[in-house]
Amino acid sequence: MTSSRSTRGVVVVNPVSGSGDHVDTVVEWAADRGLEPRPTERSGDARRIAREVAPDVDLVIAAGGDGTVNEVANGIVEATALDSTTLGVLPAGTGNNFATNIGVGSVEAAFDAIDRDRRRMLDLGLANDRAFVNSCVGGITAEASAATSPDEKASLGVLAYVRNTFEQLASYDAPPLSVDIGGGSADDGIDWQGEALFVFVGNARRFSGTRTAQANVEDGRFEVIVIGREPPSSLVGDAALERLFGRDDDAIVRRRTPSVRIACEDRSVGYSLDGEMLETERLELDVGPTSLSTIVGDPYDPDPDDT
Ligand SMILES: Nc1ncnc2c1ncn2[C@@H]1O[C@H](COP(=O)(O)OP(=O)(O)OP(=O)(O)O)[C@@H](O)[C@H]1O
Repeated sequence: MTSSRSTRGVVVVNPVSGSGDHVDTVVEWAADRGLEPRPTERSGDARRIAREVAPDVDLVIAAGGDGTVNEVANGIVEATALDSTTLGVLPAGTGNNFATNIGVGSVEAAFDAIDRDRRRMLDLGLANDRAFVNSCVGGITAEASAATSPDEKASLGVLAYVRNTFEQLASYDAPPLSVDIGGGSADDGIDWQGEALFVFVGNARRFSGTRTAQANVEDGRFEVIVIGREPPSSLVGDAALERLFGRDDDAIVRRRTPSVRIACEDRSVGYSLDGEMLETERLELDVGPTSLSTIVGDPYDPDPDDT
């Protein structure tokens, strides 16, 4: 070892994520490896702890769900430690979307991945002044996510989000959005305007296609899908959805792009960044100039389109 820095790591443990029964296992595992466990006490702690420790450690591990991972990633960004600190993920939340997308589908898989130490430089999403790793979702899905209580999540898991999305569809007041995807005047750019039911911006997460939920998270581009208020009636059934996601339509656009600008002139719109809410009239989304070093699991495929 050349320096003590390369051997030190911190595990930020969210004790209330998921079913909350991971704490003892994670703390014991961390102690066995000389990693320092740091439990959070309230919302925002994971970000603060990561910001404080990132300049001094090689590895910060988020033990929790997508919200905890998002906080730790933001802490590393705020510490300006992207070039020296790696993110690890121990999936101990409800959805664990990001962890699944990087091939660590369980706590045991994460233990194994961290021991193997396979590091990849992953794209980091920036939304105004906040970072996200998995996705930014606007519209009805974001509001359904915000309306999902911890109790519902505990009893229903991800199904709680699905149920709340359907419950809100009829009464949803779709915001009038202007969405500039990839620079409207660029060759493949488009300036979409309309009442939007859903805006999906995937970084590690893919929203279309059934082959894989993992997007290419090393290509410097988001996958963006906007679905307007009045999707055509042909949008019934999975096959029709698949077909439509492959091309543009008045009500659906899909692009891969490093930049998106979303504006709503008359109100704030709620967006879910990795499950954490952001309310804003204007949202600027960019793939960050610096990647996030991340420990990935065995099943992680850098190019899922090439299989
Ligand atoms: N000690 C704490 N007490 C209360 N809330 C906390 C504490 N530590 C973190 N939090 C908050 O807990 C919330 C939920 O955490 P997280 O998103 O990691 O888990 P989850 O919702 O179960 O999983 P997922 O997002 O993967 O579905 C986050 O908003 C986080 O800020």
